[in-house]
Amino acid sequence: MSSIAIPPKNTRSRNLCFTESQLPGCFSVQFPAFEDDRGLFVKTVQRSAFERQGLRGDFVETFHTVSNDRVLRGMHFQVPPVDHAKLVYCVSGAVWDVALDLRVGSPTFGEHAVYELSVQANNAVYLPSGIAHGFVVLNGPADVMYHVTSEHDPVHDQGVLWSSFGAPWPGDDLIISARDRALIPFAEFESPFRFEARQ
Ligand SMILES: Cc1cn([C@H]2C[C@H](O)[C@@H](COP(=O)(O)OP(=O)(O)O[C@H]3O[C@@H](C)C(=O)[C@@H](O)[C@H]3O)O2)c(=O)[nH]c1=O
Repeated sequence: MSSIAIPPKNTRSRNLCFTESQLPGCFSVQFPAFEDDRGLFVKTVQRSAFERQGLRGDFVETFHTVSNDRVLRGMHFQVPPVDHAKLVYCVSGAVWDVALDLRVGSPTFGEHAVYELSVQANNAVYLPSGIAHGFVVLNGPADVMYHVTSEHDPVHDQGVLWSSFGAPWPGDDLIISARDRALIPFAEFESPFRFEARQ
C-alpha cells in the first residue's frame, strides 16, 4: 500500500515526477504545480515526459466522473485488442484509488496497490494495460479525470468484483452501480493479460 506526501507548492520540480509502486509498471505521478496571486497552474500530461520514463504518453481519449461521498467505482479495464494504459487524477475532492494486477506471470499477479489521490496533492496514478482500476471517494464530490491510450469499446470494457481480491476498502454503506455489483470475482476471471518485464 502506498500513499503520497503532499509537497509544498512552488518548491517541487518543474517536471512531472514518476515513482514506481510495488506493482511493476504502475507509477505514482507528481504534477508540477505553481501557485500565485491568481491561483494555481498544474501540468498533468506531457507526452515526452511519459516516454522518457518508458511509459505510454499517447493518450487518445479523456473523460471525467463526478462522485459523491461513499461512491465506489470499479474494478475496470479494457481487454485486448483494445486494452489501454490509464492516467487518473482528481480535480476536486479525494479518492482512495486501487490497482489490481491481472497480468499472468507478473511477480505481483493478484496483488493490489492503493494510492491516495487528491486535488490538494496534485498527484496521479499511471496504470499500464493489465491492471484493473477502481476507487472509493474519501472526500466528495470527487471529480476524477482519466486519460487513456485507446478509445472506449463497450464490448471489451470489463471488470472484476471490487470485494473479491482482499482490498480493505474504507467506509460503510458504499454506493455501487448495479453493473459493478454484478461483476465476476477475481478468482473466476480468466485473464488475457500477460506480464512483460520492462527493459
Ligand atoms: C468508461 C466509459 C463509459 N461510457 C458510458 C457507458 C455507460 O453508459 C456510462 C457510465 O459508464 P460506467 O458505469 O462504466 O462508468 P464508470 O463506472 O465511472 O467507469 C469508469 O470507472 C473507473 C473505475 C475507471 O477506471 C474508468 O476507466 C471507467 O471504467 O458511460 C462511455 O461512453 N465511454 C467510456 O469511456
